[in-house]
Amino acid sequence: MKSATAETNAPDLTAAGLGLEDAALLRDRCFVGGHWMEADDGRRFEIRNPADGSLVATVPDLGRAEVRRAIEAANAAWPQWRASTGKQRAAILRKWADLMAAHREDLARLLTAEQGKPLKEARGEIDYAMSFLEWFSEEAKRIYGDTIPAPHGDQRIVVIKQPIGVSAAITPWNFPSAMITRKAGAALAAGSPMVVKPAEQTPLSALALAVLAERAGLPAGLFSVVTSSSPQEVGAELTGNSIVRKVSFTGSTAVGKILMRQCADTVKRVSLELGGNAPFIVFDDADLDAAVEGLIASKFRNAGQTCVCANRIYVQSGIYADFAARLAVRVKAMRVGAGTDPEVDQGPLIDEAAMRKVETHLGDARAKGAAVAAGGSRHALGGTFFEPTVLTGVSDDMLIASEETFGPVAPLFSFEDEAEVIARANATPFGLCSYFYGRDIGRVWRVAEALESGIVGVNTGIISTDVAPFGGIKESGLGREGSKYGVEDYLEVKYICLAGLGG
Ligand SMILES: NC(=O)c1ccc[n+]([C@@H]2O[C@H](COP(=O)([O-])OP(=O)(O)OC[C@H]3O[C@@H](n4cnc5c(N)ncnc54)[C@H](O)[C@@H]3O)[C@@H](O)[C@H]2O)c1
Ligand SMILES: O=C[C@H](O)CS(=O)(=O)O
Repeated sequence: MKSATAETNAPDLTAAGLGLEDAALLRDRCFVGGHWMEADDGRRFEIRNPADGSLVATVPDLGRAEVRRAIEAANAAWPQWRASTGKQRAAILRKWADLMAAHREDLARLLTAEQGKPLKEARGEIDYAMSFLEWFSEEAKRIYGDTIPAPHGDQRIVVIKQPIGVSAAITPWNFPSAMITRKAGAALAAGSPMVVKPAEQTPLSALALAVLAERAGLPAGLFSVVTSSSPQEVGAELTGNSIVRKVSFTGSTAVGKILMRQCADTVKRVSLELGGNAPFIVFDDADLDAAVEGLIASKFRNAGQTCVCANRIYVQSGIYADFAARLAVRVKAMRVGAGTDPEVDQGPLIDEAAMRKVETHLGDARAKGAAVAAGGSRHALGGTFFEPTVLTGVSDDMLIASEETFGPVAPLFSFEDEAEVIARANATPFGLCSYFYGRDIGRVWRVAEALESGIVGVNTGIISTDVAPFGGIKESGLGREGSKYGVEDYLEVKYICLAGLGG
């Protein structure tokens, strides 16, 4: 949280104002080709704290020319990195991870200042972000090929994997650190440089990652961060420049479709981590207290602003009233406030537009018969604080059933049986994550296999980990991040036929 200096009452735009131990982590320059730079025309844009609207920092407002230089610097640095060994890449990624761990508190404070999430969640994100660098430092040493029995005696066939080349990442505001390392760790492990465009709301976490990458000894040009208030302009360069061979995007489905189209002209590889509409199903044999806690963890994490938040909660009719009552008690006890307050469970939403979307969903649901069991209004704190909310009597014709709310609202739907709830859960163009609570082992397998999503959480509300493949199906995306699968998105497969060997 920014503090105004006593004598001038101006915001304290310094690391001290944020309580940082290492002032160098608060950067107000972009990192391009290993240099910290301003925009060519000197333009800058503001970063404001969602908790109170205070000015946190200003950063350069780059355009296509600067982004083009970042791409060209990446291409110039690529040959040396491509020639490095997995072990050499591993050492630098490991060092980067260790530096993140050493600066965890500062990175968390920066993240909370620009994104708003409670510090305890921000610390968790830094750990999560660091885990991807740690994971891919290990994967860098295990990029294996194949040998294939040749069809002719004088031949030998081998398959090798080579880095795809200059890659671009466009990342969202809700996880401003982890969504970057989840991509950059995989790209660099594979031997591919990366140019990152963070969300205009939250560039400071990305710039702090660049500080630590530089300290870790990552050669200049391999990791650049370009900040801009004009994502369309920067995106046009990243998707249109033929040097860029791969674009990885995390954000809304609508923007993902735009970027996918823009990449078609130069046939770029595309990875898309897009929107969700996660069903959260509670069967009548579930541990209800565990299901309540799992729902709280999933629904209200980051004030409901995650792509894998429970968005539709289906409760079997025989336990509906009991579950709703237990949930309402827990939600009413949640504390809302600025993320720097250690007692807070839920911070602010990112902006006024997010507040309006929540209110639109609530107004539509209540007009169609839903009732408020907890919350239901803007918080008394004002600004972009919203009461954690539970709705009952929710029906499939409501906007909240078909659209991602991206806010702290838990709509409870009732259902009768397994076949019905599977059909309703799958009745969406999205397919990122699903959750359900139940203890019958036969039903657990049947439901886990029947749900149309890339990720299924069984008796848990939190599925986020570096070791497992993260990604969606249908209009929730393409490709997988993290896990042993994540590095494949940054590799090309080459088949070599050695002939004329005699024998
Ligand atoms: N699947 C995932 O892993 C995941 C993770 C986080 C967020 N999301 C989704 O993202 C959405 C919310 O995040 P958001 O509001 O930041 O999404 P967004 O799509 O508005 O923005 C994401 C990024 O894209 C950039 N962008 C926006 N329009 C662009 C354009 N025309 N060209 C190039 N870049 C452009 C933004 O500047 C930002 O960096 C939700 O739908 C959420 O589900 C998905
Ligand atoms: O919001 C999207 C993130 O990918 C969620 S998670 O932290 O990876 O689970």
